[in-house]
Amino acid sequence: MKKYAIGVDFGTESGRVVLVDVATGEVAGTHSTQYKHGVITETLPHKQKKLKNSTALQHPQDYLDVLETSIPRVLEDSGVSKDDIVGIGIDFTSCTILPVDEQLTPLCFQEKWKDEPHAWVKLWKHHAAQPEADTINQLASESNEEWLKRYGGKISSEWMLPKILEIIHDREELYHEAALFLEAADWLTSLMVGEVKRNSCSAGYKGMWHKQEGYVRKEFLKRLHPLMENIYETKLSGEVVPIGSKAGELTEEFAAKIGLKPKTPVAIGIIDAHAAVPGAGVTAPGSMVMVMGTSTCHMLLSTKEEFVEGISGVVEDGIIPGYYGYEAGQAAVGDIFAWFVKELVPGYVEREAEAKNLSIHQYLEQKASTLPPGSKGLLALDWHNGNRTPLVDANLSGLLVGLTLNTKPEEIYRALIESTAFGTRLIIESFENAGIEINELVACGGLPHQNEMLMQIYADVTARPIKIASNKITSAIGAAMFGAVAAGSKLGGYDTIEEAAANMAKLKDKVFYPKQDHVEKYNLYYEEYKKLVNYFGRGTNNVMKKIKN
Ligand SMILES: Nc1ncnc2c1ncn2[C@@H]1O[C@H](COP(=O)(O)OP(=O)(O)O)[C@@H](O)[C@H]1O
Ligand SMILES: O=C(CO)[C@H](O)[C@H](O)COP(=O)(O)O
Repeated sequence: MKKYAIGVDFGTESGRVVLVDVATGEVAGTHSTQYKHGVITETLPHKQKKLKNSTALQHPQDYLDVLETSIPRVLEDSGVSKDDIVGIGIDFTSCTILPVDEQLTPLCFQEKWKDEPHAWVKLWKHHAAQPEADTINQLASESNEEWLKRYGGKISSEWMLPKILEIIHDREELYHEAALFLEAADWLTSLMVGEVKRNSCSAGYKGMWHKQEGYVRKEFLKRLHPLMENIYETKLSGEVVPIGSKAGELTEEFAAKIGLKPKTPVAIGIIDAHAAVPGAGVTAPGSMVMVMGTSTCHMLLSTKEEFVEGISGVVEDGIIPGYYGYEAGQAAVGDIFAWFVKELVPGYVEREAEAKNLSIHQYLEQKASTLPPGSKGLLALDWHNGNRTPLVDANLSGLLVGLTLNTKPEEIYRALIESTAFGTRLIIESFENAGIEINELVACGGLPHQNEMLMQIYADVTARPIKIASNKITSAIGAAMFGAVAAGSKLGGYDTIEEAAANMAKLKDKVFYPKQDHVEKYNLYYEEYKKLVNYFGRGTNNVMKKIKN
């Protein structure tokens, strides 16, 4: 009898449920539920009061709706019985947090708090806590906090401590009222199993937890705000459970709501990009996973904890148990190509693409593939949304050099793609400079399925082969693998994530191998790219920001 695991991927606009055959990794069904309230940026659902700038909230009911709608639908559509589901795992965008009461009910569900924005879920892209992040970074660098190095020298306004400090500053009463602040992944897992469990991935990358050293020291927290001193024993209390563990079993009540059997094993949650690593079949050092879409996350495993310039973080047990998991990133990739296509492509190109029944991307790819490496002397800096790794500077802007009166749109399109590949090579070099080896690349996300030229350019620029995940739902598949591991082999799952990935991950047959003559040409261009990086992005030269401001 076939056995299945369920993976649930909670994104920014919707949640997707995937049903995966445990033995083969075949996808037996998927179903997505759009969040009814989407991303709340202007006003709360019940109140017409303008929210403050850079606010991005969500409605927790939308997450429950995903589980209650899409799980029964996937079972019904596939004809798979709930008796054959061995386990369930969830992944979530992060850092996405909410305040709850003792019963784990979100404060925004209470009449008293429903009109208070801070009672709602703060989505990862809520950036209103930037002043708090600036304060934390300044104090941490002044007092030489060791932990800051694990986060590339700066923490983000998207993370747990800035978001909570913002609540203390804006609405202290709500801070006192909250029994706990939970990552949304942990809130759902805790509801499913009936007790509070925090996952080591979110705790480590976004909550400043370290397996050996614990959390940030109290003297530092007290300097941020006296109310923060004991925050980890109070509002952030709860066992931190390593990735790859079972969080517990579905309670009778929750199982009834989502149409599964009570006592179905539930995996501890994980962040979306991190779930994509085993989802793409990577469970050991040496292979870097690139989750490529609007932006790119670079994920890597190692046996060593090293301080790497500008990374988002390094966390022991953060991705695969037993390894240090590294996350780095480029703040814009697909978004740069989208900007070019939307804002700068002339009408004649649109008409030619339409006549050939191609999207503008496809048409430009077709034309640009015939160009030589280097796009006839064009060179770009991929900083249209700042630089995440290695410079950690959101204020930087993009650049294009080498234009002539003969420059064509497809040449610029190719140069922009090449610049993002150079950006990835710079990240690879940052890891190598810290003594961490990268032999091959595995790409997942939407982009690798949309543009073959882009993948070949990445192989040529990085001089490494690139494998591609077989579908775009790699994170959800990874979450399902963790569900299978929560079940264990006795219940028809697997005992380790390594075994689960070996059987359930699927890669495309086609591998992009570097072409030697292109590698050599790109080596020359890359040296010039680095000169631009050093000139405009490092040291005392501030010209890019001065012009921008
Ligand atoms: N053929 C293409 N070539 C290059 N980029 C593309 C192409 N088609 C879409 N894109 C870009 O891919 C991005 C979407 O990637 P996807 O992984 O689907 O989304 P997300 O990051 O939101 O999950 C957009 O920024 C879009 O500009
Ligand atoms: O911070 C992150 C990973 O650490 C992700 O960027 C965040 O979770 C949002 O991801 P997505 O745009 O794929 O939903």
